[in-house]
Amino acid sequence: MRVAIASDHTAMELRENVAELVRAMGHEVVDLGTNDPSRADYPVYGRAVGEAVASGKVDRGIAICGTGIGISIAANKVPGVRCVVCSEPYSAVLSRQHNDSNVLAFGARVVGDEMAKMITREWLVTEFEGGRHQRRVNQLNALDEGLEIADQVDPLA
Ligand SMILES: O=C[C@H](O)[C@H](O)[C@H](O)COP(=O)(O)O
Repeated sequence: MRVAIASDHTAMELRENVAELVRAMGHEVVDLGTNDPSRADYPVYGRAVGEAVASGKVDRGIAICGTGIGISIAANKVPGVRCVVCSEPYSAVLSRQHNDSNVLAFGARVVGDEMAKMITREWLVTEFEGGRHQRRVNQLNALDEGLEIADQVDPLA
């Protein structure tokens, strides 16, 4: 897979360590910065990762800021992006299986190096389960398009 990775100034070292892991897993890494260790605005980098994924230029994205929160909010503003903030691997795995997450975010001030790498590893190897989850992802996509959605669960099924 091609994996875009970006961070603000809080996570430059962690970003490189995570990128190294992603490469070691056999994926191509597209590094979108920042390269400014003083100050960088996370919305710029969240949007960059989101757009790379939504445009199909990369398959997945990884976005890191101090908490993972700001950069994930920015990524999720790009239609088609399902970005999740994870501080442990369980949520990362379930976000793939149930939500088909396409961008992973975490906080450099929240998780350590090893936890970040474990989260990333599990997230990259876990497949989307489809089935009933596909219907819900379709609803998320409809929300991106400003469409109405309703509960489609058949009580007799
Ligand atoms: O959600 C936002 C991120 O955690 C930022 O990394 C954080 O706000 C940056 O803070 P500062 O400019 O104080 O380093």
